[in-house]
Amino acid sequence: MADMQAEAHGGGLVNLMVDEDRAGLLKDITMNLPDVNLSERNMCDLEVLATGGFSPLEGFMVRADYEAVLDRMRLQSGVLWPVPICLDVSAGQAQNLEAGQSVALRDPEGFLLGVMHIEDLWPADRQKEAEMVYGTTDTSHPGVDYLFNRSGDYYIGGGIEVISLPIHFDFKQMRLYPAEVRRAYEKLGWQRVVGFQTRNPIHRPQFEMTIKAMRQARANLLIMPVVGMTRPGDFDHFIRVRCCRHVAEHYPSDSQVMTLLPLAMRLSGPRDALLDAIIAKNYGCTHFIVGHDHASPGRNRSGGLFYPAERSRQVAAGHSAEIGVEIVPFEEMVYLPFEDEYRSKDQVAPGTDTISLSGSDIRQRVREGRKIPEWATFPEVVKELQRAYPPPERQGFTVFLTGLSGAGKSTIAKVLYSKFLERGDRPVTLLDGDIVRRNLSSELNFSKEHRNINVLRIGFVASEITKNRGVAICAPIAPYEVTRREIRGTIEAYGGFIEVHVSTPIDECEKRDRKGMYAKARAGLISGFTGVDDPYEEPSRPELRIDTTDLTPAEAAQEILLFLSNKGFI
Ligand SMILES: Nc1ncnc2c1ncn2[C@@H]1O[C@H](COP(=O)(O)OS(=O)(=O)O)[C@@H](OP(=O)(O)O)[C@H]1O
Ligand SMILES: Nc1ncnc2c1ncn2[C@@H]1O[C@H](COP(=O)(O)OP(=O)(O)O)[C@@H](O)[C@H]1O
Repeated sequence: MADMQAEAHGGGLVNLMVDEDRAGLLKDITMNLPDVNLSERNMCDLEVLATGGFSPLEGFMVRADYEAVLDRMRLQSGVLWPVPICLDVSAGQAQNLEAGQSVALRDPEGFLLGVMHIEDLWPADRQKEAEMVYGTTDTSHPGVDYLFNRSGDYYIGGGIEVISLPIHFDFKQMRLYPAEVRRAYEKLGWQRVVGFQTRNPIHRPQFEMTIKAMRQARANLLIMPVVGMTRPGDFDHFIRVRCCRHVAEHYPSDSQVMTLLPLAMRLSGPRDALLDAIIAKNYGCTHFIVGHDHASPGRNRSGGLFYPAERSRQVAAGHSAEIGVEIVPFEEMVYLPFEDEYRSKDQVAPGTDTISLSGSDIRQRVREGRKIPEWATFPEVVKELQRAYPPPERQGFTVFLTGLSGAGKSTIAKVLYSKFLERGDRPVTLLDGDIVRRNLSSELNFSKEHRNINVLRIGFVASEITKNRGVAICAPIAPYEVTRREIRGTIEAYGGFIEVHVSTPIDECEKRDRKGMYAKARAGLISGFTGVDDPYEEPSRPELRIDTTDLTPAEAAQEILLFLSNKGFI
């Protein structure tokens, strides 16, 4: 059973870790239990559940709690709870499970984490969940996208007993759980603690905001960098934690404690703000900072905000008495260049000059190798970010040539390959369609499914090369837009992605017919040939479009080299 300590949300602090004897017993019975392999998000949830960050939850939600949370933002017991914490499984897996049964919870490699006693199994109501939790069904919202495109069709709910927490090898000393953090406060003699949760490196405005909050609340500070899942495109947590560690040095001594929070953010704005305040309560905070656009999912399809920037603050403040955590709200922090100080936007007299750079602005500047002004962040942070994201001339990149067979992809790729070797400043790898099909993908055919697997493999190899600052030149047909978009996402997290649509029209490709494939396709000797009886979806926004009909290979390659030079890569 859950072991309770004092003062957490909805009761005592939950601890779902079992002792050694119970662990031994559970390990024995799991031999005969079906396995459920947890996703990255489930693993994050399990860790927070097990250590009491989600108190009073004692397992993944059952259906009645799920529905109550969607409808009323409460558990069926009446306790305030903003977002579903559910364990999702595929429809196939759900068929082999039933209520009343126990299952072994394992990490993706099969390592045993715990046991769940299933009380409920039900189909996810994606439409309703999206509308109630996120206020939208627009899949450009990362939380909604996860719900519709990555999460399983069914949920299983019930109590869990945890044998082992997910293993982390990084920043071990900085991973404190609620009970440990509370012990640290005791040791330091802290009565009042203001929590600050962040998915960004801490820059000057956030630092100033925490200092103001500490003064205002007469409290010490708990910094919780989120190291579970944050917004796609964020700096990875290694970089963020290194930055936060530097900034921690700037606080008065013994005035802050830092712990890494293994939370999978939902990015639901106001509902996330409530969840975060509840987590802070469970980590023993008396106060919690909710700043401008808290837990923001980014912009929607038309470039607007999903939630008004002040909504999170209002919702959190509206429930602060019930949670038992005082909300310290902040408007956007802006810099006053003449005064050389930071102020919350609502504290600035009309007509005063202000400037600001958001975390996203800074990220963009770093990636483009532009300067970051001194007032915006700390020199150690800039150094850390630039080390992780050197200017384009020291980043890796991928040139991804896509187009019909015979369009000229391989030929251009070969010219580029020689040119890069001639320069000799980065390792270069040529991933031509033919070479890949012979080596990496020899078992694949030309069905839609296999083409996608083939192209994703190329993308994976190219992303590893790009991550390690090399140049990857890829030249597959890659006929499907979604697949190309997926690859772009992976590679852009590490360096440059230059999509080149080699748009030579089919008549010209067919005229060239170097391998005699078009003739065979037209004669019906081969079927499913791209451009003849198989689709090619043209890239909608490639970096370059090159029709080789009236160009030499060297001229075509030159266009790409000029583009790369213009963007600072060479
Ligand atoms: N059905 C069918 N459709 C298209 N292409 C075919 C097919 N069968 C064989 N080939 C030859 O395979 C080369 C394309 O392979 P890719 O790996 O680039 O294709 S894909 O990206 O996986 O769609 C391509 O080579 P390139 O001409 O160099 O592009 C073709 O010659
Ligand atoms: N400007 C050009 N760039 C690339 N290839 C060209 C160009 N002009 C003519 N070609 C010819 O087009 C043919 C098909 O090129 P290839 O690189 O094999 O295409 P793909 O790899 O797209 O199937 C080759 O014979 C190549 O010499």
